[in-house]
Amino acid sequence: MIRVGLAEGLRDEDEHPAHIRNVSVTNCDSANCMQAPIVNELSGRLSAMLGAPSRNFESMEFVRYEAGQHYVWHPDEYSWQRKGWSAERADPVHVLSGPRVLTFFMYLSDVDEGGETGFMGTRAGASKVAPTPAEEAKLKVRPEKGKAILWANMRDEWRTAEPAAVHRAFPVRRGVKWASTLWVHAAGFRIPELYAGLACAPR
Ligand SMILES: O=C(O)CCC(=O)C(=O)O
Ligand SMILES: [Fe+2]
Repeated sequence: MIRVGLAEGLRDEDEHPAHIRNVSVTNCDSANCMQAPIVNELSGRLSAMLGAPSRNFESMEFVRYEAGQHYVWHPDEYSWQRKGWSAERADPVHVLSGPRVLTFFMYLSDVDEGGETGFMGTRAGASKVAPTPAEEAKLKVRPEKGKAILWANMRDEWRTAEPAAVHRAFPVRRGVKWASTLWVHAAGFRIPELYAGLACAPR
């Protein structure tokens, strides 16, 4: 279990409104966490497995869901489609690093009841993400400590979002769900030039 940076970093609120996602969240973006041996080991193994450089990895995010907490249907590709490939409209970080082509999701605890990850599993009705009832998940993954899943958010040419990958976290009914997300981008997410450029950009 990665403890580095978690205790001090865990926030009860995140950037999403509570009806979208109401979990505690923290990011492994402090030097303390990013340089932890277990984090290096994990990103090294994942990099070898995927054949993708670890500079394409976003810093890991840790989430904790308590009973009643959930995350509604959403794509992970990060506004790529909605905002488009345009320097004016897209988040600058994601213009350079490209979309989150893959999601590597690890369950860090067992959950007594609920907390499954549900996938749309079909391309039909992709434009109706919000009204799609939760029950329509074609695939449900039960949380289990040590289990990890990997999915593609984009089609093979990586520019088009894959509607079948739209997913949600069902509410935890009993127990606590700890999990971690590692998003893999199409290009380098952590190039120093990127951050230097942002820091120097006129505001
Ligand atoms: O908690 C889950 O099962 C999924 C979480 C998720 O989709 C996300 O953090 O983007
Ligand atoms: Fe997600």
